[in-house]
Amino acid sequence: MISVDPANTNPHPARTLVMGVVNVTPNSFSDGGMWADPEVAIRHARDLVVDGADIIDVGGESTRPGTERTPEDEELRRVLPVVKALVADGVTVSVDTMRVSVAKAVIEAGASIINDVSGGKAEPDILNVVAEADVDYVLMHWRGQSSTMQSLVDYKDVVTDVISETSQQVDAAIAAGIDRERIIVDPGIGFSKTAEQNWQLIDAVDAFQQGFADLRVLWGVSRKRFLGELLAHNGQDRPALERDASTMALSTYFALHRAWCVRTHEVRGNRDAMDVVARLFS
Ligand SMILES: Nc1nc2ncc(COP(=O)(O)O)nc2c(=O)[nH]1
Repeated sequence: MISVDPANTNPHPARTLVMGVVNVTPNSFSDGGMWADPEVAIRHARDLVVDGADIIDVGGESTRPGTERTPEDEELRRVLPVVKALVADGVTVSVDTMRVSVAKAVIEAGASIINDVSGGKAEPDILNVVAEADVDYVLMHWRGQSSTMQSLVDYKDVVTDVISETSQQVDAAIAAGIDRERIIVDPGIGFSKTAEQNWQLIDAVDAFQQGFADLRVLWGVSRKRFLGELLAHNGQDRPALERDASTMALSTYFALHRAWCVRTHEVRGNRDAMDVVARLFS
């Protein structure tokens, strides 16, 4: 039974925003290689904006579990032309990076948000870079790099522990000088969490958002493996590119629970589904 906790009074817009994902990578888990060419990535990003994306999240390094790191010069080569073109279009650009050098360059190029899946743990100096710039900072719950993260799933209580650990990351960001209102928190679905733990966190959406009642919360579930496992058939997980309907279902759930924003590869269907739910519950 879906119930919306009336105590969930997060200061979020009545209309949950959509962050469209553009991975300029050859190996991201669901769309790896589709947008690896910067010109193709720019065209795709523009299509997502037409489809209703409020923000475009540009990524140059796959965070897929088990993936080797991308060299930072390569990451920058991938994202910079896309960031510049979208900033010139007037698009609100987020860049998915955990690196100081990339963050500096894309902020210089006009990015409005640094989306750091490591929440400042990979390269802590990134907190100082963000603090000195006038950008927002997505601080995601994270326990380790792709190569190790799936072995870091020991929690006493995943909801309590993720809230507590993320709070510690928020405290570090504030200590580095980032204004609280520029911080966006994200529970890091699929990062150092089992499928069951992902579902527990999603089920506790109100508790998580109340744990950060004055902060914006971003949810990223799009096409992730725990959805493929739920929709498995004959022992085969649903393929990543066939998980958009299940992603939309969760986007409407987050919209119902007044999330600030959802991060998704497919935009139009998610936007439509969220708008229908918002109308029903407006
Ligand atoms: N803030 C945030 N950033 C992320 N970046 C990458 C991925 C996983 O890879 P993808 O780019 O293919 O979705 N997931 C997240 C997420 O859940 N939250």
